Amino acid sequence: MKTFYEFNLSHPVVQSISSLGFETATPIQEQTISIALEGHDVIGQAQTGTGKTAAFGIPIIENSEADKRAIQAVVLTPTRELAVQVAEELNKIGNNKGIRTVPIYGGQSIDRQIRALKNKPQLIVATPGRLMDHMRRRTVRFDEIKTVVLDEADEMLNMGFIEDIETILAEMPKPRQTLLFSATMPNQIRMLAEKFMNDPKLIKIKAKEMTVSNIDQEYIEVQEKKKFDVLCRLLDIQSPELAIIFGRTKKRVDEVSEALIKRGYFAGGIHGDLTQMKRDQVIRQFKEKTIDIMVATDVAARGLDISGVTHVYNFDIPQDPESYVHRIGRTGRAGATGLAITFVTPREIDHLRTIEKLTKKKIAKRAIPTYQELMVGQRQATIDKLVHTAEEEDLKEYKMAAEQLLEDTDSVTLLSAALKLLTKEPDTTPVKISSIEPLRVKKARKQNDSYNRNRGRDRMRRNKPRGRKKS
Ligand SMILES: Nc1ncnc2c1ncn2[C@@H]1O[C@H](COP(=O)(O)OP(=O)(O)OP(=O)(O)O)[C@@H](O)[C@H]1O
Ligand SMILES: [Mg+2]
Repeated sequence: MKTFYEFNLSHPVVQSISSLGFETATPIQEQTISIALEGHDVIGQAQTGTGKTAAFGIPIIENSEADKRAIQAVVLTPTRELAVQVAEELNKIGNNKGIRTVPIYGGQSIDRQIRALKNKPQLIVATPGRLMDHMRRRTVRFDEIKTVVLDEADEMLNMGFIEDIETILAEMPKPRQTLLFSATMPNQIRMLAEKFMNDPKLIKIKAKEMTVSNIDQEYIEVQEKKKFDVLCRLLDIQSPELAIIFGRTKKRVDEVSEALIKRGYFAGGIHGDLTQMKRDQVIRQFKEKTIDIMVATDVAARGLDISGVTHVYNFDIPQDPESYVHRIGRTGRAGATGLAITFVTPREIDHLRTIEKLTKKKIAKRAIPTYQELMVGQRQATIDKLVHTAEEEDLKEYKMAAEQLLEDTDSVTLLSAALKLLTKEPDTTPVKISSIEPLRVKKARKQNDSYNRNRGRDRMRRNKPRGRKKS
C-alpha cells in the first residue's frame, strides 16, 4: 500500500489529504493517481465506497493552478446531491493549495450560481442539465479546461443524459484529458469511451466479487403484504445506528417513510419529486442523526457517502442487479462493516439469483424474525438502557422512593416490573402501504437498449420519457 507521500504530490495537497485523515491510498487511488497525473485518459472501475472521488480529485487538483482564475476541470455527476458532495470533497483536498470548486446543479437559483462562477473557481462539479443551461447563457467558459471527469457515468446514461454529455464533451477544448468512473461498467460505457476518449487506460480493481466483503448480505422471503411489519421487527431487533431503506417507486418511498413515522421511528424520505430544499433537509438530518432512517429510491442514493450507515434494507428488490450493487454500497464504506437485507417476494426469487450471478456472491437466507426474537431484542434494548442510566445518570431524586418501595417488595420483583413497563411492545398502529406488483422476469434485452432497460425506473426529475432532462 502506498502512502500519499509517494506520489510526488505538492506539499499543500499532501497536507490537505492528511488532514482528511487518509493515510494510505486505496487500490483505485494507487493506480489512478499516477496515471492521471501523467495526463492519460482513464476508465476507472472499483467497488463502492473505495475512494473513487479522491482518485480523480487528487490528480485534477494537483494539475490545477491556483493563480489561474479560470475553470480547469469539470466533473459531471448524475444527481444534485452528488454534485454537492463531490464539490465538498474537492474543496477539502484543494483547500491548502487554494483550488476552489463550485457545484452547479438544478434546483438552486441560477443567479446565485452565476455569481459563484464570476468568482472564477478553478473547478466545477455539475449535473449535465444545469451545465447546459449555463452554456446556453454563456455564463461558463471552457477555454482553459484540461480535464473532464464523468462520475457515475453509467447512471448518467441510465438517466438519459447521453445527449447532454455528448454536447458537453463536444464543446470541451482539445486535447484534453477525460476520466470516467463507475462501480459497474455496462457496455454502453465502453461505447461512450470509444467515441470520446483518447486511448484510455482501463483501471479495473480486480475483485473476486463486485461488492465489498465487509458487507454481510442476506435476504428474507416475505409476502408483499407482510413486508412492513417484518421491516419494523428488524428495525426493533437490530436498532441500526443509521439505516437506508430502498423502495421501488416514489410513492412507495412516501408511504414507507410516513408509515415509519406513524409508528414512532425517526425517518425521512428522499426521491426525485421532492423539492431540492426538502431533499437537502432530509440528508442533513440523516447526517446529523436527527433521523436515523432514510427511505430512498435508487437514484436518490447513488454515490452518496454518508459515514456510519450500518444497515441497508431493500424493501423491494431492485429492478436491475447493478442497482443492487450501488444500493448496498451505501454501507460498508471506507472499510467499515455493514449489513444489507433484501426482501424478496416468492415470485421474485429468480431476480435474486440474477443478482447473485452478477455479484458472484451468495446471499444468505434469513428467516422472518419471530415474535419471540423480537421480544428478546426489545428486552435486551431495555436492559441496556437501564444499565446505562444506572451508570451515567444522577439518580439522587429517585433514591428515596426506591428505598421505600424496597421495604414492601423484593428487588427482583420490582426490577422485573420496571423492565416490563419500559419494554416497548410491538407497535401495531395501522398504516397504509399500497401493494405493488412483483417484478416480472425480463426477457433478454439488447445490451445497449437503454430505454427499455430503464422503463418504470425512478429517475431524478425525469419529466419526459426521452430526450433532455433537467438536472
Ligand atoms: N485513502 C483513503 N483513506 C481513508 N478513507 C478514504 C480514502 N479515500 C477515500 N476515503 C473515504 O472513503 C469514503 C468513500 O469514498 P468515495 O465516496 O469516494 O467512494 P466511491 O468509490 O466513489 O463510492 P461509490 O461507488 O459509492 O460512489 C469517503 O468517506 C472518503 O472520504
Ligand atoms: Mg463515488
